[in-house]
Amino acid sequence: MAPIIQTENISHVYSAGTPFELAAIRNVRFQVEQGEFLGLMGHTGSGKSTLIQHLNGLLKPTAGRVLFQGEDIWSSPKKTRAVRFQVGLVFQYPEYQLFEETVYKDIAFGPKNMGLSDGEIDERVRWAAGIVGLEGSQLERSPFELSGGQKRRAAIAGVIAMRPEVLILDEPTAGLDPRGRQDIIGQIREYHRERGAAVVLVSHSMEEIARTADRIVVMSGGTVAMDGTPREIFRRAEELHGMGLAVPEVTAVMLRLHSLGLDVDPAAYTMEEARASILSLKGGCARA
Ligand SMILES: Nc1ncnc2c1ncn2[C@@H]1O[C@H](COP(=O)(O)OP(=O)(O)OP(=O)(O)O)[C@@H](O)[C@H]1O
Repeated sequence: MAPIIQTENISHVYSAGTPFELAAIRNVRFQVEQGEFLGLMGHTGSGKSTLIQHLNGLLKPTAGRVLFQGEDIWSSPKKTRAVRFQVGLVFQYPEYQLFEETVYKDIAFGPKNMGLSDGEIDERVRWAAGIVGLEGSQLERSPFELSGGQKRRAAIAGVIAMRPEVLILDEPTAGLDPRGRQDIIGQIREYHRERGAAVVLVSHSMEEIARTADRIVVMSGGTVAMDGTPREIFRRAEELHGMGLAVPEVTAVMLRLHSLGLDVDPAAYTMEEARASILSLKGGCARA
C-alpha cells in the first residue's frame, strides 16, 4: 500500500538570509503508512516539531516536496486547505490554544470550519468528547474552569472532531502525572482503533513509544537517524545512548542480564517478551 504521507528530501531553513539562519531539518525522507501507529523520537532540537509541521502544511519546505495520498500538498490552495483537515496536528501544550466561551464551542471550532451542518457538528463534538472522557455537563463549562488534564483532553477532542486520517501529536502527555499520561495514550489508541487512522506520536518517553508504536523514527541533528520496528531500534541501544536517548527499562534490564552472560533476548521491550525470554533459559522456572 502507498504511504498516506511522504516527504521527498525536505529541508527547512528558519530565518533564511539573516544572521539567525538555521537549517532545522535537512533532506528528510519520511513516510507515514496508512493506519499505522508511528513513534517519532529524538533529543531536544533534533527537528521533530519542524518536521511534523510540514505534514499538514503549516510550514512550507524550503526544498523538497510533501505528498499526501501521492499529491503535493502545495499543488493548489484547495489541496493545502483540504490537507489541514485530513492531517490533524495537536501542538505541545495545546490547552493554551483554547479560547472559546465553552468547551463545546472549542471542540466545534474545527468541524465548523469544515462547513459541516449543525447536526453533524453536534454529533462530532459529543463523540470526540466521549473519546477523551469528557462528560456532557463539562461541555457547557468554560474551558478555563477545567483541570489541566481536562483542558488538554478538550484540546485533543477539538482536533479529533475533524476525524483526521492522520493524527499527529507533539508530546501530548508532557507535564501530566502518570495516570493522566496513561489516560491520554489510551484515548489516542482508541481513536486509532475506532477510525483506523494513522497516528504520529512525538514523545521523549521510550516507555510510551514502546507500548504503542508499530514503527519508530529517530531524528538527530535535523535528519532521520533510524527508522524501524521497536525491536530493530531498541537493538541499537549504544547508538541511541550516543544520541542522548535511552532504551525502555525492560530492555535495559535484559541488556544487563545479557552482558552478565545470560542467554536472554537483549532487544525484548515488553514485559511479556522479557518474561518468555527469561523462562526459556535452561533451568528457568516460574513463580506460580
Ligand atoms: N520558529 C523558529 N525560528 C527559528 N528557529 C527555530 C524555530 N523553531 C525551531 N527552531 C530551531 O530549529 C531546531 C529544531 O527545532 P524543533 O523544535 O523542530 O526540534 P524538536 O526536536 O521538536 O525539539 P523539542 O524536543 O525540544 O521540541 C532547533 O535548533 C530550534 O531552536
